[in-house]
Amino acid sequence: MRVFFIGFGQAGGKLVDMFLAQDRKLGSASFRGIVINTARTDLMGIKHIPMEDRLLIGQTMVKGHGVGTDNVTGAKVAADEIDTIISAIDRRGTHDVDAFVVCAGLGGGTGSGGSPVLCRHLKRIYREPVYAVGVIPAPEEGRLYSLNAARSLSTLVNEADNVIVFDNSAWKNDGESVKSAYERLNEEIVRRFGVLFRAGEVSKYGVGEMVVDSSEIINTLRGGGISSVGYAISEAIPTMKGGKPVSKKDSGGLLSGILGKKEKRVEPHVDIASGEDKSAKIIGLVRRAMLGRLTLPCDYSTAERALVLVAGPPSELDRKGVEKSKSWVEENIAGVEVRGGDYPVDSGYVAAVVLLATIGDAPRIRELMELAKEAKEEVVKSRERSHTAMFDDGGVDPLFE
Ligand SMILES: Nc1nc2c(ncn2[C@@H]2O[C@H](COP(=O)(O)OP(=O)(O)OP(=O)(O)O)[C@@H](O)[C@H]2O)c(=O)[nH]1
Repeated sequence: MRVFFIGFGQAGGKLVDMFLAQDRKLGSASFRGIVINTARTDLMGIKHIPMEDRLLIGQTMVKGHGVGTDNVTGAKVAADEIDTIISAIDRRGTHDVDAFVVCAGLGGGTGSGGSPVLCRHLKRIYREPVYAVGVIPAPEEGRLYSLNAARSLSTLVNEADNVIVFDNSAWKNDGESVKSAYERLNEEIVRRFGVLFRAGEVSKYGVGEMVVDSSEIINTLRGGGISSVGYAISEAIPTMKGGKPVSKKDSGGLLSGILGKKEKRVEPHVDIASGEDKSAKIIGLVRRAMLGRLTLPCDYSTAERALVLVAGPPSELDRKGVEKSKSWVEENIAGVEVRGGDYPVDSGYVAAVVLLATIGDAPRIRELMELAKEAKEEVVKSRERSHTAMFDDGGVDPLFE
């Protein structure tokens, strides 16, 4: 799938920077994109995107200093400068893209306010679907972040064709601060969505036996609402030659570096790669992807649609395994539409991605809405507690009215 990424705000910008760096590393041209911010320093921190694709907006209003976690201002700036934003996107080339993906941290100001505005305009102008990848804040980041994210997310679900959510709190380790985990969290995001959005693109091995093309991803996401992604990885069985394993070259690409040092979750090796073994391994991987940690923890049984994607060296891909996995996913979600296929890549690993689309229930989203409601009530109360009340009880006249 050819994707046009727009990174809005600091988190969104960093993510798109990583998506494009991954694409370049793979020598692929599936991804292109621009980044937008109201803060000049955040744009300077971007590493892989050329200066002409970094857009500073809101200079008259905030003078390049950011909107300071105020997403109403973020939305206003985006609306005021929407023509400049669309021109920057057009300049980068949109004629051959399959979808737009707007990435943003929903708890801040610029991306939180700007991304729903941008999605609305992209949908009006282009025929291609517009998706959002929205990062929701951990409760410990404070109620203002939750309030921002709740407002942004409830607007985004009406403006984007689908919002794929990543929950910072589900992914940071105990005792770790969200900030110190950013880099690791971003790698997790880019890895999952990199495999998913790349499905169907021609690799060195051609296309898969059961190719997932962009229309299958688009149809899976067609129901709108929010979605979540699961992922699992396993080492590929080494090819045997003269009774000895031939070390498999990992291209340093899509699936490499996936096993974090601390969480090696490699399945035991099976020496003989029979059809049954391959099939069982794929089913096991898909189950782990769906039952393991999702980008947004949710009740998978409430998903309306799903897409199963198995990526790995061609010797590991197995039609029967993918078919059986699809049936298993279908038995476990609310809807009956489960699409799937394989994606051959040059790697020593096999990965399964499960996209759970249009989810009916996610406790974290309910918690976010609850926190936001409390924060809103607090704002109203503090407005009522006027800070000038102590001067109001008469006696002293102001200098002038
Ligand atoms: N996963 C992840 N989350 C991030 C990252 N940077 C910021 N966030 C989260 O995104 C939210 C804040 O959004 P930012 O993108 O920093 O804010 P912004 O859109 O630039 O808006 P302002 O700074 O208010 O102008 C918070 O919930 C942060 O925890 C990152 O690199 N990775």
